[in-house]
Amino acid sequence: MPEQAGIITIHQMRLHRCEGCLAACGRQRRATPLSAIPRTIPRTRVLQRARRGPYTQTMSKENCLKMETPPTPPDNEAPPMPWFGMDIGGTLTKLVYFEPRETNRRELDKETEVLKNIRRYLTRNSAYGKTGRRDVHLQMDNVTIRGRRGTLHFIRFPTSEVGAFLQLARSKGMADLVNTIYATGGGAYKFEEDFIKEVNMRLSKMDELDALIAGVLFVDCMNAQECYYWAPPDEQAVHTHVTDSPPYSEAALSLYVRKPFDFSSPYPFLLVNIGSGVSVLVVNAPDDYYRVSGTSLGGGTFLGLCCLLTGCSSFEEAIALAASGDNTTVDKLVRDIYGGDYARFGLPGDLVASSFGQMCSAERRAKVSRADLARATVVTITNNIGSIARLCASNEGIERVVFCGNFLRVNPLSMKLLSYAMSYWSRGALKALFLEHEGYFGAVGCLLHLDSKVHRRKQAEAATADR
Ligand SMILES: Nc1ncnc2c1ncn2[C@@H]1O[C@H](COP(=O)(O)OP(=O)(O)O)[C@@H](O)[C@H]1O
Ligand SMILES: CC(C)(COP(=O)(O)O)[C@@H](O)C(=O)NCCC(=O)O
Repeated sequence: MPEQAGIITIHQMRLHRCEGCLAACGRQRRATPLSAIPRTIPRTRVLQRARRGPYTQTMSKENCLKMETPPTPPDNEAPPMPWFGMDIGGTLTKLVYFEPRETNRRELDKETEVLKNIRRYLTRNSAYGKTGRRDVHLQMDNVTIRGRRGTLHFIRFPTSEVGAFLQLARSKGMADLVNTIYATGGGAYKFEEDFIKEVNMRLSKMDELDALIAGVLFVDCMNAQECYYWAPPDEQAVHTHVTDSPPYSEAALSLYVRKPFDFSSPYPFLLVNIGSGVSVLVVNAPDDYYRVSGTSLGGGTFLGLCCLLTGCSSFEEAIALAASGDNTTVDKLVRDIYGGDYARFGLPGDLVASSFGQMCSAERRAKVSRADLARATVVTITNNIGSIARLCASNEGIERVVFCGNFLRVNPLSMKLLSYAMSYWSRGALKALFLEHEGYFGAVGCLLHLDSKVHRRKQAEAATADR
């Protein structure tokens, strides 16, 4: 996969002038060498993890010890149900709802028809109106928050529909029960007044990157199968580019298999959140991280360009088109320029030299299919994110690169391309990791706010102020 330094945005980084020139530049010039990561987890450990129920707690893990989620007895000062965490992002709003497993006597006495109706409405449907969806396959049972056991439900709708959500909240009587929602994402600021005006709900705001990290660590700790990677059939062949078919072809990528990854000793890791735009974070500990880079070429760019180029009207349609396309009719490959490999600098002929480079020819434009354009768009955006992530990781001396965000939803093509890119360009030193709950971590992090010291401190402050 080619480096595309021309369109990357790197902050606070020492850039190597000749990134990608693996053969010519020699050791001193290359990105910081990384020690080999332990690529094989002991088999027994993998099996132990796999045998556990999908969402059983693994409280002994390092992450969990550092988080505030011990299985404490139910606490009477907890906020009244229902409990939500909300992430109002640039494209999608994510709502995580905690459904308690048991309702205590105090709550039973107080439980209103409204509360029961809300629970039934949220948990018995998987579609809400035209655009709201519950990701039933992501549901997490047996989760403990603030001493309460229950189920997490994962719901999303387009942020453009926040108005419709507020109307629904009003019609379901939610506004009478909930006066504060824990919210993150840019929309928590942008729509704050609408929440007050429309449904008289206050938004208790949490920073989106704080929430993201808290959510990742919590969900990984609760779900033994959360973290995984895509393994090529022959890892050695990937590092040396000795494959039978071009790395971007469906034939080559279809051989990748999903495998669990033990993320119990995660630090340090690079977290690459691919939402509308992209944020890259270096995470050293649960409360020690910084944003090292970002790019405006993210999931929103992919969808926007795809709609423009192919006339498609949804993310799902764009991804389905891309799955059946061939980017080599759109992109200019190294062999289109060299007639073969550019061996001196280690660039195989079938790597993309110039994304969309063939589209300056009217003749080629006339022949290209919508599917090819969609695939070239995915490959372009993914390669660029892969390049930025790799540069950040090597600059920071980090081996594990965790990708999340809804751009990866139903998008194995990008995950496999990122896996290939990380591995190939680092000669196997970098590992691309993925998380099952892709875009929901910010909302989960917000929900955990209920559980945090910050929340208790805020409550205490509010009580003092009232006196
Ligand atoms: N159903 C969908 N509708 C729109 N975009 C989607 C959908 N599913 C996945 N996506 C992708 O996810 C991106 C948004 O990711 P997300 O992590 O939710 O970010 P944000 O918080 O910025 O909304 C979109 O730009 C698009 O690429
Ligand atoms: C501004 C954002 C943090 C908003 O998050 P998002 O809704 O995209 O998940 C993100 O879009 C971003 O980091 N954009 C890239 C900005 C840049 O570094 O160029």
